[in-house]
Amino acid sequence: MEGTISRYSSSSFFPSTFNLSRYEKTNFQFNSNSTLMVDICSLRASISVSERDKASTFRTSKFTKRSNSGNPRQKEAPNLVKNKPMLNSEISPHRAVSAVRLMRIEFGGAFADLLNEKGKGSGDNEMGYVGRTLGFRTRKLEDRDLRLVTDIVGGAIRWRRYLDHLIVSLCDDERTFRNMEPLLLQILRIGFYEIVKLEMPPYAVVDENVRLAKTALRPGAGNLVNGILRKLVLLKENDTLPLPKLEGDDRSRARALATLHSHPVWMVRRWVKHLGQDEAVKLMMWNNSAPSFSIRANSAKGFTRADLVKRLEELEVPHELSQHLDDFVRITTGMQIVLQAGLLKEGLCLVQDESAGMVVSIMDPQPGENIVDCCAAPGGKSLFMASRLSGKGMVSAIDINEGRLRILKETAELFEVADVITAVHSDLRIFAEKNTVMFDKVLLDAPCSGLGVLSKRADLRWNRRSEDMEQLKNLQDELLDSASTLTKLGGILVYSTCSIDPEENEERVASFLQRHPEFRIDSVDKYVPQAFVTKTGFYFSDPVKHSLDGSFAARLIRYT
Ligand SMILES: C[S@@+](CC[C@H](N)C(=O)[O-])C[C@H]1O[C@@H](n2cnc3c(N)ncnc32)[C@H](O)[C@@H]1O
Repeated sequence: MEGTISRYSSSSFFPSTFNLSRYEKTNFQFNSNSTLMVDICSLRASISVSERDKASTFRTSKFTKRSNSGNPRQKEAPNLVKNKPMLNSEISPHRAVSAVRLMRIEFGGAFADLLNEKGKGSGDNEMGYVGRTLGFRTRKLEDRDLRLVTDIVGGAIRWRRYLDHLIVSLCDDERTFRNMEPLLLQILRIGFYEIVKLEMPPYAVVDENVRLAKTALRPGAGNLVNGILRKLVLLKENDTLPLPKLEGDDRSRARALATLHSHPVWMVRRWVKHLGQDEAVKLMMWNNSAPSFSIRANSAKGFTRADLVKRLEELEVPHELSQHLDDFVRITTGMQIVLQAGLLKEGLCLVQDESAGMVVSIMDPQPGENIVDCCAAPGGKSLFMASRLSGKGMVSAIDINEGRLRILKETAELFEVADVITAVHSDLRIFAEKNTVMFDKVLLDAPCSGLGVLSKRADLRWNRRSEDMEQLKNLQDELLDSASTLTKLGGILVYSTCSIDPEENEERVASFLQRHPEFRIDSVDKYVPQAFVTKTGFYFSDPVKHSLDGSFAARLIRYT
């Protein structure tokens, strides 16, 4: 089955699953305490060329222009040996790499999750970026450096608003901040984060970041970093950091909360309205905390949770059995070890949040059923559903994004469920218009804001705008209408998101039921623990309450 391709400039897509075999193949890695690399695989291709090009031009186009009064090459030339930047053993590698990654994320559009790479040939790739951006290489990253990079990059992104508030407060005037070279700002963010949030020895942090700014930019940049960081150290020691007070009208309070907890003001206002201030603060604290991960044992390959537990014990990775799902295990540290052991590469298990696993429980796939996953890529839920079919039945996995769908197909092979998955490249709306087959069960895991997965997607909060919500709601309505036409009489339609926003969740379902009286709600209480069932019979995982990603699902039955 092949669908028609139609370009739709929609949407984000933040599934709570990803296939690490792909990451390993492409040399992406992540650490136990990293930010989540949800869905990074499919994005690899899209950044690899354009973002690399941009990264390589940072140095010339962005900040060296100022530092070399016209000719950036003049600064690079002395450091180049046969076109290879010279090794600088005095700069700490984790700071140099963190600064470059932060530049790539902010200007290259690369995701923080994607950037936790060691690169081909033990770090050459990463050093390529460093060399092109800073004009020198550092020694190769060791595992400890890599962990620090992950902490610093994730933290500097999460805490950006908070850090920038402090930086601007300590600059002589706002213009200094506004006109700051991008690399200089990243170096300051790193220094501020290390001192304020990681509580590293402050004078070492000052010295190291000053050296980085002097070497990568110019002596004056080093002096500026020195002056500002030293002011910060004093204020921190005296416990007098210039932070905003929670006072004034709603707008001022929202702005203060947004700075103190480092989120966009529009999100704070939205959450204070929906949840109240205390819950909104708890949510932001959750979003700023280090995420934990769940791993699903791939029973389709005969690998059980008991087998997974045995391997984790051998690897000495601390873990807990999921309280909610038979195939799942939770780990807070040690993901790097799991990766290095090759469990994901071999298709024995995959990283999948339990909140996503429970959406599959609500689908309740049974052998012999004809199921369609309307927005399927990169395939976490399709793969899990397929593994429940015992080789009988079919999951038709539709997605508009060809690259993501390719990953789904490859993973289905690796996970030995390809015989019960058919990948369909299509816009769901076009597929539904042409389709003549009715399905027993239909899953619409809709493109959404991803507001439930901000703890794992460090950069997402800064990339979302309040205007996106309107567009997403319209798309969700259209996709729901299309999905409904695929559902046979007596069949099941499950609508799910990884959002915690009622406008993308309950309100979309209410609006759908008004347009489609042929459907009614079928409570999820038979499929998931009571703690996740809302008064209306929907599924909701609350990040703060359940310590999982936020997600929502409604199970609807077609009865006429
Ligand atoms: C939340 S993600 C799906 C995650 C997936 N269910 C999983 O568990 O891995 C949403 C997906 O919707 C796809 N999508 C967006 N608009 C679409 C459309 N009009 N038709 C089909 N797929 C679409 C995106 O490409 C993205 O892969």
